[in-house]
Amino acid sequence: MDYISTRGSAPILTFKEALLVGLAEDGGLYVPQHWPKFSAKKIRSFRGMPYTDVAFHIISAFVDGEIEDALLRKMIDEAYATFHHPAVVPLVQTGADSWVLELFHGPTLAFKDVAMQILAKLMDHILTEQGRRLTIVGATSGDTGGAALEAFKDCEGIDTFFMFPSGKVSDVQRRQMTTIGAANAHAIAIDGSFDDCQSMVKAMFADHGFRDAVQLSAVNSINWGRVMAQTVYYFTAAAALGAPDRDISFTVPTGNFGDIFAGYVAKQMGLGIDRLVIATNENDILSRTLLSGSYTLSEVEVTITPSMDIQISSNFERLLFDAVGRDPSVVKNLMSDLKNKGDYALPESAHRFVTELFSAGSASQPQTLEMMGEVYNRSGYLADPHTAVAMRVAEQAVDQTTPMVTLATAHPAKFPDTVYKATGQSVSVPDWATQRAQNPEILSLIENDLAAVEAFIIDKSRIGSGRNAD
Ligand SMILES: Cc1ncc(COP(=O)(O)O)c(C=O)c1O
Ligand SMILES: N[C@@H](CCOP(=O)(O)O)C(=O)O
Repeated sequence: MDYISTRGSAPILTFKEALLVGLAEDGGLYVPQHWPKFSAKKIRSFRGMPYTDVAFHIISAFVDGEIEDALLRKMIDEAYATFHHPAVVPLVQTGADSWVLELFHGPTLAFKDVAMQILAKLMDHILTEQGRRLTIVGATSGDTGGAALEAFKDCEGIDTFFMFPSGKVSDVQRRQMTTIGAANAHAIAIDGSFDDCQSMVKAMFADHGFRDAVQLSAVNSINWGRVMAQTVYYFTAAAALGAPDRDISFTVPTGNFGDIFAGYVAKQMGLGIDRLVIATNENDILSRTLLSGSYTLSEVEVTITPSMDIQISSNFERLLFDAVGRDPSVVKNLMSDLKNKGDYALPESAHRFVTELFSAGSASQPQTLEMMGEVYNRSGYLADPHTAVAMRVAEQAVDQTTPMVTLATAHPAKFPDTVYKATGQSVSVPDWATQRAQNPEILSLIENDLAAVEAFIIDKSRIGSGRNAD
């Protein structure tokens, strides 16, 4: 299968190439040239099937023969053996028509592990096969960084750098990035917001000298491999609840739009999804966009759900591409409006396209705390604040006819202070999760300046500095 850029002027790539580049050289995001389609019979066969088998069916539809089946199966089995639940992503019933899909049983206790564990194996394999090395640079508002530094820590040919907004992630999140103790893992605290970090990653791709000097790659959800792997759990959850014989709705706590976009992909592949509900905190740019048809940036507000404190939702560009009939010139113009004016207006037909499937709602911080308390008092369930944002929005979106699945994206132990405030309950990191209490924290504090961060990466990366590189 070929992969094309949403902005139309980057080379068309194979699966392996798209995975290694991360971001297209025209600034766009790679998507498959067409969506693979699954029959109702195939989706029905997923009922009761182990997670890894479903993952194989879905991932191999995108790999399209570029990796031998037996090897791909082995990588998938190994990736999900790191999860601490036999179902990998268990579904928990929380009401008559409501379920929570727990995506946080991986090594760093967030849904990012689901994609990052397999992505690291795929990238490591492709690089070894090609005798190449590369440097991953990423931006994190808290969870992606820990999951990536953990997943790639044993990859001989990869150095990984993650920037996070200094002082704006939880202690557990920060420690997951700073105590890895691997020579190839680098945590960088930036005096700025997540959006500043993400913009620097994109600017590094546009700086061709730097990109080539370090062999730059990305594993944020701008990398197609992330979205692909996140598509799997929409299928497993829906099949467990009766798909394809009834439709299911999902509510997703949303920031960079990667997780919910994976639901859109599942729908394009044939899964019966009724609504995809975007849940946001005070940084409600996506809710406003759905309502008004205009994507308008505002200041980022720091909240108790730091992983969603985002204004520039990268993957919305992938949806936009489909919404404008896959015309890359329209996407290019809208993205340049966003960069130059801080907003863009969705064409009317694109707005209609988006609202036909997606709804949106937001929960304020007091509402989120209230929801956490209510859920705990009702059922003894401890939800992390991001999950609680979505549970609150889901409550308003659920109807009597369609089961509603809320994605639980982080373990409550990642946000113990907020959990305590909302429920009076102490929650600690489970023994099996990545904990390195004995390791000292290693991080570099760098100013919010592209040249300064690039200089740091050149110096520390094996390729950029010329140390141990081929
Ligand atoms: C716990 C948690 N929930 C939700 C989100 C938002 O997911 P996405 O960025 O894919 O929209 C994130 C960050 O990505 C997160 O870490
Ligand atoms: N909330 C994320 C932000 C980055 O999202 P990604 O899915 O694009 O990597 C985080 O926790 O870092």
